[in-house]
Amino acid sequence: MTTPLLKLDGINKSFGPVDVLHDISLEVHAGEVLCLLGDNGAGKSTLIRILSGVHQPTRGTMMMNGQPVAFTSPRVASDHGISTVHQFGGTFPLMSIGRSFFVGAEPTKRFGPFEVFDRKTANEIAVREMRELGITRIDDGNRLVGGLSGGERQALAIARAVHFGASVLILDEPTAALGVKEAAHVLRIVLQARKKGIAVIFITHNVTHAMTVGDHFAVLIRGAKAADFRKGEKTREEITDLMAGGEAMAELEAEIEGYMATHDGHPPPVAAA
Ligand SMILES: Nc1ncnc2c1ncn2[C@@H]1O[C@H](COP(=O)(O)OP(=O)(O)OP(=O)(O)O)[C@@H](O)[C@H]1O
Repeated sequence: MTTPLLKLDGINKSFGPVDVLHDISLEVHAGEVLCLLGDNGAGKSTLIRILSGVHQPTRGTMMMNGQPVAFTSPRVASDHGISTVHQFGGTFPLMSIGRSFFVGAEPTKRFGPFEVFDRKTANEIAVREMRELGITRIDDGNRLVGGLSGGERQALAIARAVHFGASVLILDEPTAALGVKEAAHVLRIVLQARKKGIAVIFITHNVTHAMTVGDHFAVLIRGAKAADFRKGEKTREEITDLMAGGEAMAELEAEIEGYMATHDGHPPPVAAA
């Protein structure tokens, strides 16, 4: 087996007295999609923040390509090729596609004695990189980001990460706010990124979306890793059961059974259930 591109070993995170993550060990290889599944409050955002250098773990180690790393700031994580794309793409609605693609790293050209933003080059590169990921409807980098669909915004943010050399792409609920077609588009882009050899960490609640693109899955429940398995090792029902929905239903069933056992087999009145 090759060395994982990114490996977490026994990561714990506490905020004061509150323990949020417990002994999380995970690994992701280049050209692989790791799906991180978990219900609200499972600890996904906290883990993303640790991976992207916003928070430091309380305990545990991280390695990249077999070497220990400490992401002491978002800048350090980014210098290691970690790139995080948030649900709405994190782009700026009033900026053009080209400008938003290069924000903070604008290409320039000389205009007399001045260095000015090279809009034409920025637009060309942005449109080309989106096309590379299969977004062919956009041919004008002057268009405002605010006019793009949710899926196109995700595509723009992913294309940007790929262009600037991401080796680990963290996608935080990229399909959560999208319709079926748009989500399918984004899932296709995830597979394109994987094909380019990027290690993708795909965070989602959606088991169907995870199963469409995932090679490897981890389920977080209340800050702990409840399961870790590879594609084909579990059915959709088993995964759904593992997630909080299944857990909540099991708790409810146990409660109802407990009530019936002590009430002559009668189910609880609605308010007690
Ligand atoms: N700074 C903090 N201080 C104390 N508790 C925190 C802090 N940040 C997160 N938590 C707690 O840690 C738990 C996990 O939160 P987190 O936001 O990581 O979950 P999540 O899986 O991303 O949920 P969601 O899908 O709702 O965003 C929650 O119970 C939350 O209240």
